[in-house]
Order: sequence, then C-alpha cells, then structure tokens
Amino acid sequence: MEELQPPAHLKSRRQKEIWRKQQLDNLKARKKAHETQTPFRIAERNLQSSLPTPDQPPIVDFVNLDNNTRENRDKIQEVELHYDLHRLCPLFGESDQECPARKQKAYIHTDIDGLIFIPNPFTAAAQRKLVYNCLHNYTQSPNLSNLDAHYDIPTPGVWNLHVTNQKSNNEDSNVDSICRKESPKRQKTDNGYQNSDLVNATDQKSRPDNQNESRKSSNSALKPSELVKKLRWVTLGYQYNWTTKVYDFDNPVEFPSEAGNLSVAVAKAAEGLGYKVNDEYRWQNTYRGEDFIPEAGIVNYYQLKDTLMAHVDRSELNMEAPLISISLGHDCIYLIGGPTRNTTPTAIRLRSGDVMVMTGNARSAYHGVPKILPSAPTFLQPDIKDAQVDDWELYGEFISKARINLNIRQVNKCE
Ligand SMILES: O=C(O)CCC(=O)C(=O)O
Ligand SMILES: [Fe+2]
Repeated sequence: MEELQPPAHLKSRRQKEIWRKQQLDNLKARKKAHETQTPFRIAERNLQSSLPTPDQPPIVDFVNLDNNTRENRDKIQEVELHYDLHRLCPLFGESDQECPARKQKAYIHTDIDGLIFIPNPFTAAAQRKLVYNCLHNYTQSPNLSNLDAHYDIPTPGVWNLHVTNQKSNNEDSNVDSICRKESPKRQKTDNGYQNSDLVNATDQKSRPDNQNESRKSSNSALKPSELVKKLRWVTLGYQYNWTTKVYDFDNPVEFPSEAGNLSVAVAKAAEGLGYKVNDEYRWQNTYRGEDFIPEAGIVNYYQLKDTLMAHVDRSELNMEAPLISISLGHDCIYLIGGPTRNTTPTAIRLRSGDVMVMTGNARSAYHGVPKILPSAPTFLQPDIKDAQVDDWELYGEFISKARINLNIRQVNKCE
C-alpha cells in the first residue's frame, strides 16, 4: 500500500505517526463495516460510487432491451396490457407526433415477483401537465410537505409563492422570505430521529431530504425561490404521520382526481398480468382494477444528489392492492430486493413517464433510489412552448434539474 502522506500542518514526527495510525484504524473500521453490510446496502454503495467498480450490479433496462446483459435480457418478458391506457384515462394524452402511438406493452422480470413495468405511456404534453399538477396543485394546503416541520408556509404553498414572485416585476410586491420555526428539541425514536427531522440514523435519508437543512437550528428566513429547492415530499389523500407511521384517518383529505384516475386506469390495465411458465402462473396480479381505490400518495421531489434509502411501504391496511408509481424528469436507478435487506436487489433504470405497478411480493419488498442520473428529457426543458401549462418555463426550470416520483396507494381493505 502507498505510504499515507500527512497534511503539511503536522510538523513533528510524533504527530505524523499518530495521524498515520488514525488513518489506518479508519480504513480498517470501514472495511469491517463493509463486511457486515447487507446485500442491499452493498448494491447501494456500489451504485453510488463515483469510480466504476467491478461490483456494479447490471442495470435492467425495460425500454432499450439491447442495453441489458444477456442474463437480464433472458429474464425480461413482455406482457400485454388489457387496455390502451389513454382510452381508460385521457390524462395519458392523445398520441401525437411528439409521442407516437403507444404500444400496449408491459414487462416483467422473472427475478422480481409481482413487479409490472409499463414503459412511458404518456405523451410529452401529458407529462408536462402532470409535472404542473405535482408542483402547482399537490403542494398546496392541506397537503403536508417536509417543509412544514421547519417553516410556516402560507396556504398557497411554497411553489405558488415562488411562481408569484418570479412573475412580479416589482420587488415590493414580492412575497417575503419565509421564517424558520423555532427548532423543536430533537428526540430519538427507536429507529432513528424524530419524524420532523426526516433524517435517518445512517448517512442516508429515510425520504429524499436535505440533511444539512434538517440539522440546522438557525432561525434564518428563506425566499420562496430558495425554499422550493428544499421541497422533498408532499403527502396526498390521507396524510401520513412519519413518526407514528400511521395515516391520519381523523382528518381525511380528498385524493386528487387526476392522479386518482391515472392510477385506476393503470390498475385496470395491469389486472391479471403475471409470470407464466408452461401455461401456469408463478405469480399473477389478481387484484381487480375496478376495486382499486386511490386513497393516499406521496410526491417525492429529488434534486440531483438526493437518494432514497431502502424501505418497505407497509403502513397500508390493504397490502393486496397494487402500489402505482410514476416517474417524471431525470432518470434514476431504482433498486428492488426482497422481504429483508439480505436479498440481493435488482437495479432498474427508470425514465420520465415510466410507470411501475407493485403487486404481490414486490408490494412488500425493500426498495429505494440510490442514484439520480444526469439525463433531462428535451420535452421537459424550460424553453418548450406549452400553451396548456401556464408559466411552463418555471416548471421546466425545476424539472430539468430534478426527478419527481408520484406514487399512489389504496390504504383500506375493500368493504
Ligand atoms: O422515487 C421512487 O421511485 C420511489 C419512491 C418510494 O419508494 C416511496 O415514496 O415510497
Ligand atoms: Fe416506497
């Protein structure tokens, strides 16, 4: 091993020796920690490494099938959706030149029981409309966001305050900076820090969240344009309490109809799909699409360096119903494993518009987002002219540097 070079400010031989010993001890501790890491954590670490390591897991690409390793290609199967999604829900958009006629195709991977992947079924204009909804509509009260724990956000929500400011030429009529709340005393819970901090005890986040922000205790005030960069999630429908890990059934919030309609259409089109061997199903999505009731959701807003650590979404009373997840903006690598972190996960590339349906075992599998990729779609750039979305330029500025994930769940069992 190369001799470690102490920093120049350490002059004496003794200081240099101590420094070298510390470095070696740190190295040994890191190595030891790595040895005890779960396969899920190892995959996260390898995917996050800035150096190409030989241990990088291959990335499953359901869109460009030729991009797969031979082994993965053999494990990908095409399945037919029951409907053209646009027929079920016009919000997927009418096929146009920008987005040629959709194929009613979906894909499964034989290592991932219960996951159904639908390559982007949206037109470009429909994606822009959904970005608009995720920023303009879903960030408004009574939906809660990660910012509410730290700031007193006025009712229109941080995004709309930002838009108002950007559109006003007059500094005086600008919405003022928003003050930070007094920091509540930090309390530890059994598995990490208190919800309002949304920082996991490990170096990764339980939600996409800005760690430094969460740890700051200053009372600084921020402009809406600065705060929108700190927006990490909002909750839709039944609001979720991240501390108690239960939904707030006492104050139900109506689920937004557009996101709800999209999810019901997906649940209907994916009904009955599964993995067949010799005419027999190994697994099948038997949940009836018409029984799917969208009751809760999360919109995750990822800046390019954000990650979402491995977790299982298990707070819903109905774990038989599929969870429907839509990606917008930058591509990402998504990891999905099994019932514990000890199952080696599969890495999947998700692009803007892609839809995943988590059913059966996949519904209760560990999953996470270890990496956002630098790949903004051209049709979401700020200079696109879109007469359907007011002030698209501002929306385009946000999404061309971010990824949004909208996921939708049924919470209660069917009557
Ligand atoms: O961003 C994603 O694709 C996954 C989000 C997720 O797993 C969640 O919000 O529970
Ligand atoms: Fe999740």
